[in-house]
Order: sequence, then C-alpha cells, then structure tokens
Amino acid sequence: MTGPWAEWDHVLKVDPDKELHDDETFEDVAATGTDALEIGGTMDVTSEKMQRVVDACAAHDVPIYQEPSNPGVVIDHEALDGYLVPTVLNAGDPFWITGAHKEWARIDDDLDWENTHTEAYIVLNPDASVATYTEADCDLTAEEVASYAGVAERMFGQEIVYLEYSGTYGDSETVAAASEAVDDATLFYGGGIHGYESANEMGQYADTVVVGDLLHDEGVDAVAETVAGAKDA
Ligand SMILES: CC(C)=CCC/C(C)=C/CC/C(C)=C/CC/C(C)=C/COP(=O)(O)OP(=O)(O)O
Ligand SMILES: O=P(O)(O)OC[C@@H](O)CO
Ligand SMILES: [Mg+2]
Repeated sequence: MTGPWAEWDHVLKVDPDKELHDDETFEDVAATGTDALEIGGTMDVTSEKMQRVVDACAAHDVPIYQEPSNPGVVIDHEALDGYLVPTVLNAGDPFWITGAHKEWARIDDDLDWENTHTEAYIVLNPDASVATYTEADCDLTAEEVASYAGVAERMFGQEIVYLEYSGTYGDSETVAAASEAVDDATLFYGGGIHGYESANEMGQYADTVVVGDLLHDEGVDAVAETVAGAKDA
C-alpha cells in the first residue's frame, strides 16, 4: 500500500498552540502551494486548539492530517483526511514507541484504523521539546540514523520515515545516508527550513520537506519560497 504522502514534496506543519503571522489567514496558508497540512505540536496542544485549527482549515482545498502528540488530543472531524501518528524509534521511554498507541487503542473504542498511519520518527535535535518529551537518544552517527531508517522500512514495514530536527537545520550527510537506506518508504525531513535554499538542499535527499516554525514566525511568503525549493529539488 502506498499513501498520498508518496506524492508530497512539501508539508506544512501548523502548531495549534501558535498564532499565524500578523493578520494572515488559513486561506493564505492554503495558497502557499504546500501539498498537505499536518496539525500538531509537542507542547500545550489540546483537543480544543486542534478543533479550532481544523475548523479554520476545512474550507480550503489542501489535505489535512492531524499529528497527535498524545491520545488525548485526537479529534474526530469531517475535514480530516487522516491521522499521522508518530512512533519515536530512538525514544528513551517505550511509551513513545508503542505505549501511547496501546493506550489509545484501549481507550478509543471507535478508532479510525483505516485513516490512521504511522510516521517512524528519528528525533535528532536534543534541544527540541520533542527530544526532552520522549527522552530521545539523539547522539547518533549518520550510519546509525541510516540503520534506524532501514529497520523502520524493512523490519517494521513503515511507509514514512521522519528525520526530525525540529527547531534546527540538520546535517545533510545524515539525511543523504538515511535516503540511501530506504527504498519504498517516503523520507520526511523537518527542522530549520527557512527559505528556498534550505528546502532545496534537504529536498535533494528527502522525499518530503516539512516546514513548521517559519509559518508562525515569518509567514506565508517565506513558506511559499520553501515550497518552490522543495518542488525544484
Ligand atoms: C498514540 C498517539 C495518538 C499519540 C502518541 C504519538 C507520539 C508517540 C508522540 C511523541 C512524539 C511527538 C511529541 C510528536 C509531535 C509532533 C512534533 C514533533 C511536533 C514538533 O514539536 P516541536 O516543534 O518540538 O515542539 P513545540 O513547537 O511544541 O515546542
Ligand atoms: O519547526 P521546524 O524547525 O520547521 O520543524 C518542522 C517539523 O519537523 C517540526 O516537527
Ligand atoms: Mg515547533
């Protein structure tokens, strides 16, 4: 099975705990040309904030996926195309590998399995809140990251492998090594993308470039530059 992400060059991650830049709207967000919106963040996300953002995105013609950081923020919304649920391969606490997922399956008796997909995260910026939250071991060589990526695809059947440098620009040699290690899986790269050049560079190795903070900090014109960079790669 191959999902729609196989066609994505660019994903825009909207943090429900952060405001859009200036007076920008979700119509402006949709007009950036991104291939999909992922709604999620690590800290201070609630189901109410999730609901508000999905409501605001619903009228626009871009696929919308929720990326929950814990089972308590998952919402059911007709505008959602599905759920992209992280599993953190290098988490220090197994709760973030399979434990939260087990709890979700236990408490949700109407889980939408058909539209639920996993993202095999490898968290690589030790200063990001996601690294602290999951107690991730970020002290990995490029070879180890590539090995995790291969294991994700070959042993655990993961369709999305996500190199997560949230908040900082990553090491392109590491991304290149991970890219070599996967065959059919879609490689996501996220972290510190801030313009055409950085999106274009990481887009040479990753299948899909994820942009987050730039939307909230600089706005849609800057994001549109990253869409161009990812698409030209
Ligand atoms: C089983 C369910 C439904 C949920 C658990 C899913 C897991 C394992 C989550 C752990 C990893 C995680 C917190 C992912 C959230 C997505 C993410 C990394 C967002 C970016 O966060 P940051 O940019 O680091 O955080 P802030 O911007 O909020 O500081
Ligand atoms: O916020 P940035 O650094 O762009 O990172 C994007 C995304 O990978 C965060 O989960
Ligand atoms: Mg962030």
